[in-house]
Amino acid sequence: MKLAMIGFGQAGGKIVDKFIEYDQRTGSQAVRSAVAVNTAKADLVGLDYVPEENQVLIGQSRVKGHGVGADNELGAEIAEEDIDEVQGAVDNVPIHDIDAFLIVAGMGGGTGSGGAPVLAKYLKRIYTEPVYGLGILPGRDEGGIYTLNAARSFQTFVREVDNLLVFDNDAWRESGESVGSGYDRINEEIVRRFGILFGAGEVSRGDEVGESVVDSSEIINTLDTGGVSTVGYAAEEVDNPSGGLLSRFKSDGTEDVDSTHATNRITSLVRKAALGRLTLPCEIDSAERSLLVASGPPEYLNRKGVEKGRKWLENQTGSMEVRGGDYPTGDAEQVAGVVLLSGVSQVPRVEELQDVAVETQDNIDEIRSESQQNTTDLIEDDDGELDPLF
Ligand SMILES: Nc1nc2c(ncn2[C@@H]2O[C@H](COP(=O)(O)OP(=O)(O)OP(=O)(O)O)[C@@H](O)[C@H]2O)c(=O)[nH]1
Repeated sequence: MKLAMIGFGQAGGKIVDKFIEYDQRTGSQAVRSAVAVNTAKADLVGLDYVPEENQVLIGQSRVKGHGVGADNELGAEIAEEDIDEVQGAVDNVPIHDIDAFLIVAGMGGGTGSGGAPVLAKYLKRIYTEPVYGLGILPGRDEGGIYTLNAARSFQTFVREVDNLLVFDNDAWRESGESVGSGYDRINEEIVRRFGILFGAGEVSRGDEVGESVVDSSEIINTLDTGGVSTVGYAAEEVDNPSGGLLSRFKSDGTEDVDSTHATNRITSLVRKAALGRLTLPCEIDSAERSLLVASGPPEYLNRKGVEKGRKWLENQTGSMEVRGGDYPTGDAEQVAGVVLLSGVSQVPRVEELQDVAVETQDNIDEIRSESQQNTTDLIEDDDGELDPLF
């Protein structure tokens, strides 16, 4: 699937940068164009792969290149005001050559949280290609204001995009990890999952062709539910099979993959992907549509495995709209299963996020009015005998 990726804010820019690196490393050709938008100059300078002419610094007259300090209302205002500057970079995107836009943003901060929904609304008005979002939820330990930002951005972003793919930082943090190295690891996890998903269907000439290759239209149809999506992933090294005979030697001495084993491996990877840790944990039977992708060296992929995986997913989700196929990757050393669950509705994490956000908002309002009163009490003398100078 050919994408124009736009990273909004620091997290968005870093993740898009990582997608480009993944594309170059794996030969996947999903990222046709990449743009990074930010209110903080330093965040743009830190990018290694997004071309400089596609890096856009907005809000210079308001925040002088220093970011919006987690004020997402200001982030949204600046995005509205400077949308023409963003359009200038989007003008470099070869629109005829892309299947969709993907806007990536951390939802807990200010720039991406406020700006990404504004950009989604704008792109949908101008272009006919679908506009998807990849929204990153903050960790629970980041505090109330980040949760409030994320909850408000989530509501708006879902409404403005054709589908919001969600990654929850909280489900992926590990104790004892520094913030920096934590994000590096988490960003790898993000890119691996979505890289396989979006890389599927981009088999170029000369690549190995699988038995039932996923086409980008199948990804688009799956995401056509709108709403919120989550992704599961599981992988296994092919040269170190867990149990059973992976391959047998043919009479000419070359190896031949045991097809029963390959089938079982794919179905078991699909199960592990769907029942393991999702990018946004949810009840999988609340998904409206789903898609599974089996990726790996073509000799380890087969139609039967994908079919069995699809049947299993139909049972688990209670939905007949389960698409599936393979994504052959010539030199990979792993077979992987990726499951996209689209239009999910039972997501306890989002409900919890909203509850904490409402609590935070009430608390902020209460403290603000209390402290206004306290400041007045402090400044004025008890009996109002003193007059200010002017
Ligand atoms: N997965 C991941 N999440 C990140 C990363 N950096 C920040 N985040 C998350 O994204 C949220 C928003 O942070 P930023 O992207 O830094 O904020 P911003 O959009 O640049 O906005 P301001 O800094 O307020 O101007 C944070 O609360 C974190 O949850 C990253 O590299 N990877």
